[in-house]
Amino acid sequence: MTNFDELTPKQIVAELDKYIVGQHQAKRAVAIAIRNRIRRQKLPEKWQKEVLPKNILMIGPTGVGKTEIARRLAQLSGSPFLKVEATRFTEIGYVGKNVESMIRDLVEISVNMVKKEMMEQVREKAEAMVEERILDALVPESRKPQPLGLMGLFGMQQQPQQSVEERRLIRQKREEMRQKLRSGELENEMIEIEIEKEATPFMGIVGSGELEDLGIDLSNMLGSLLPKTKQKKRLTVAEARKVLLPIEAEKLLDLDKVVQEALDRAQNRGIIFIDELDKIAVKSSGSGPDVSRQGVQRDLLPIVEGTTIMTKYGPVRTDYILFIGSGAFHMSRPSDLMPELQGRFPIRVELSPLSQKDFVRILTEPENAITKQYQALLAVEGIELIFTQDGVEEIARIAYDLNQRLENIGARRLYTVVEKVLEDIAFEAPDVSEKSIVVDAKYVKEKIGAIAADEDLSSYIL
Ligand SMILES: Nc1ncnc2c1ncn2[C@@H]1O[C@H](COP(=O)(O)OP(=O)(O)OP(=O)(O)O)[C@@H](O)[C@H]1O
Repeated sequence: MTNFDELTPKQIVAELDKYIVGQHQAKRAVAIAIRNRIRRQKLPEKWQKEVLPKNILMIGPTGVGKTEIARRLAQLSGSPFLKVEATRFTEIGYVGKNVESMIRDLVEISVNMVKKEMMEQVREKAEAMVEERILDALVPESRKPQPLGLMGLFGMQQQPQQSVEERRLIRQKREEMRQKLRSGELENEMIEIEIEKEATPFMGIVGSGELEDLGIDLSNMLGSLLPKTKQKKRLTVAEARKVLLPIEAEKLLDLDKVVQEALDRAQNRGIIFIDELDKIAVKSSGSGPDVSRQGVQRDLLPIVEGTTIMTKYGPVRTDYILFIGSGAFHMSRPSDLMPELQGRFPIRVELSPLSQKDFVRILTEPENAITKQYQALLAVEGIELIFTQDGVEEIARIAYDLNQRLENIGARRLYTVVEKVLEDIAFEAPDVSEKSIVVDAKYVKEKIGAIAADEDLSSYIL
């Protein structure tokens, strides 16, 4: 992939077009916002302080691509991404999740992301270490008697004293085993391995969430003090490989470097998607839930303005994190938000409801389109799944119609409809003799026409 920082807004939109149908205005807005963030980071310090971060407010009904645009953008830019619901938070000082926890969650996501990448970089080395550990289990080299392994099978007995000759034999056996291991002959062989487990006995007793909200990480503090326990496990070679790989890879990581990179990435590239912002946008009536929603807005303000939050990995500045607020704003308006908060979400984009034509495109065009997903799944069984144009149109028509009659859940409706249309095929696939199955309008009607027509039934099934 080209370096994301060099992609122009136009190129970013073109990338997003591969996955999301329509919603051009929203794609443009996020592309500009990301580009501006990169521009702002390159400014002299004096200017960096003057240029305010420009967060986005996405306004539109449910299931039309708001989250999907943000998520794809994050993927494209290698950004840690977090989706939260504004309604889940309570004011700081009250029981519940407070707003600052979103920054800690973002950092956690960032740490996992960086860890995964770095583990991938040391994969080859880790695989070699795993091979040694499996060989240790298959052909123990030490004098410690090993009850399991394939020693017995190969007629080898362990003696209290190993002669030079015996050691040579063991080495030879080990190399023979290595070859067999590499050729995949031993994948189902049972072996016993020892796995180190960190002891964290206090978790679950103490409410770790609340402590973490204070930036205190008990499990980390205790984890390093408590002895590591070892657990023996009997597994097949194939299973052992899966279990041991992350353990060995993690041993090769420089954890300080992981944390440094993760903090940097969360601070400079992080994207936080705050859904249901409309639900906390209320002009205060001066009592009850309204006051609490206003409290959440007040807590949110410094975070989107730029502040420092303590996390268990260290302090995190929120200045460059991109916040994308989202909501339908049916019952409230963006102007119902606190004025200061309105000012922090200056880029407003409206996403349009999806038409029946959009549904046809969503079913077929994106790189990960639902029809393509099913085709790939059935190809595994050697079956070619063919959707005719009228088949796709019929699915779109039914989904669109259901949205009008029941509740409008946008493109999400397509998933349930397609799932039901293909249920029988998915079930019978392994047993059918024909190698290609055609899904046309007739087939779609046959499968779900009756359900779709029955209001009561479809509200449960589709
Ligand atoms: N315009 C679109 N193009 C392609 N797929 C779409 C589009 N809109 C929605 N989808 C698909 O529908 C699903 C739901 O969309 P998404 O999560 O973006 O909803 P949303 O607009 O964020 O709604 P909510 O506010 O309820 O979360 C996703 O799986 C997404 O892939």
